[in-house]
Amino acid sequence: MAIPKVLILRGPGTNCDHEVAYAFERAGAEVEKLHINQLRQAPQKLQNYQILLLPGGFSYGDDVAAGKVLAVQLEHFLADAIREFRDADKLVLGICNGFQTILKAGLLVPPDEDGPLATLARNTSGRYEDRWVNLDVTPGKSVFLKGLSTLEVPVAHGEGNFICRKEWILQGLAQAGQAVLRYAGLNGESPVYPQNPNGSQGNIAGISDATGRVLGLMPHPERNVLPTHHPRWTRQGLRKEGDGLALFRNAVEYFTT
Ligand SMILES: NC(=O)CC[C@H](N)C(=O)O
Repeated sequence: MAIPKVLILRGPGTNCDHEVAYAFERAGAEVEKLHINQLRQAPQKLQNYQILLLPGGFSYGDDVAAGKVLAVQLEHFLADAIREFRDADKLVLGICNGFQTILKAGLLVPPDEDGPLATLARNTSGRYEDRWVNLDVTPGKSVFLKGLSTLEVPVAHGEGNFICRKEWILQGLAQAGQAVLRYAGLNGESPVYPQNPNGSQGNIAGISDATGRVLGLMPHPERNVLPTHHPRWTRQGLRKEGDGLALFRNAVEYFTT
């Protein structure tokens, strides 16, 4: 199939759209950006793309809760278009504020009759966490994470604390292969703060939907795509590319190979 087209869906307060566009272009995709209001006016435009990307930032100033206002818009104005998009075997990626948005819109873990099964709350440190983290990857069915076992990428957020309504919900997600990204400690030990920067239950950094075609994660893979993005590249030596690029390339290859 031809080169996939990525739609970067912006809103007021989005601030990582240029970086993700760069990452996806480097991975070989074609990228376009639309503001949420443009898509609300013409929801059928979504079907022109193969990958929907919700980037990081502070959509609607993180009012109410981070990602919540944009999530409500997706649910109320674009639910049919997004359902059609997903049913057409396409991909959805939410990074940081985009993860907060797609989780709260029910695109990763659908709610049950008692409401949402999981959310992203304030970091237990009580502060914004801006640092590099190590991730353990369990790809399961995730298209984006195919072939990956670890990732070193930065986080930058105040509300990344993944919590499930009940303990068994996370066990269920893990059994279903949806607990795909976890913060890692050094040498295989379980992570402590700040290795787990936000207090997430089960050290969860990202989750997949049940199909493997929707991924949400708090860390920013687009901030580690070039060899020089790593803060210690002068000491450790230049690598071929940053760890995060593989995630974008996997998404492109889903349509090209
Ligand atoms: N980098 C981002 O996307 C920020 C995420 C979000 N606004 C938070 O602080 O939790």
